[in-house]
Amino acid sequence: MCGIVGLFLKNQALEPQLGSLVSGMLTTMCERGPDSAGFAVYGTPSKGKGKITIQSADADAFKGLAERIKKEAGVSADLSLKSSHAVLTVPSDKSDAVVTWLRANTPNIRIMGSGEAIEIYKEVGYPTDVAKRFDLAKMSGSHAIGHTRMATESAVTTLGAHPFSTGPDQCLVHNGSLSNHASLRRELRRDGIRFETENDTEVAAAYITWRMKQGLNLGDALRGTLDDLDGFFNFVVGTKNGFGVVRDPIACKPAVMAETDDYVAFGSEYRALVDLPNIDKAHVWEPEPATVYFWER
Ligand SMILES: NC(=O)CC[C@H](N)C(=O)O
Repeated sequence: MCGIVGLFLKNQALEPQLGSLVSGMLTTMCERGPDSAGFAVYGTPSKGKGKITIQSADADAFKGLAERIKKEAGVSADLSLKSSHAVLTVPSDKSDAVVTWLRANTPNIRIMGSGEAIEIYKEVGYPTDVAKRFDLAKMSGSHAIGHTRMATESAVTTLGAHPFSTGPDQCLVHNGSLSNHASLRRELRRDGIRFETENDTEVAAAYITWRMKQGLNLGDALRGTLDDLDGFFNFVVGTKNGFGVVRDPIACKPAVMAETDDYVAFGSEYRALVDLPNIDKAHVWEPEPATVYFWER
């Protein structure tokens, strides 16, 4: 199982409703993935600013953190707290330095993702509770991807929840399981890619990041998964201004898409899409096996 939802808005007027629409979609997919849940929301980037989403199980971990970053890393950071997560806003040219500083100096803090637009929240727990805990319904933005997890390949932990973010403003969610992730992980590690978990999906996310770093666009990177990843997969991927979908050639995991002039939506099942505006007039289809779909703004 596992449930995937995704919504990419073409009409900016719908942006204030993004979180409430995606929260409704995620709720329909609870029983497909009751172990844990997560979502990535792409908001409007602020010029010259980078965002780093961090998480800690220790309620005190974020106390005084912005002051420490200023004092020890020499970077001014704003911290906005949301339950077990926080978003640090820093000058975008200092974002990598702050991530490096966090990794070296704050062992009880995990980095969920970073970029100019992305915020990423994920936790163990029932998906409706996870969505409520992080106020998904109140968030706005241009696109969002959510996931409800029933684990197959690694432990049920915060870091094992989806989405996986392995590069700036990138994220990936997955329904399925990969059979060659261990060998591909070794290959990517040799190329300097770092992994946080033993999860198969993290390897797929890192593969996309690796291909895009080599200069491929999102569509071509997704096409690469069809040659280089073995196993079952529906992947939904977000980038700063893009949204992509690919299914493996056997396509045994369910998927449905809908498109109107206002949005493109993905659901593991049609019921995830039923409350979207004007869904009765949407073009609704099942994505083809071994076919890449992607949209960019
Ligand atoms: N049920 C699934 O689709 C699981 C996805 C992935 N293999 C994981 O364990 O996270």
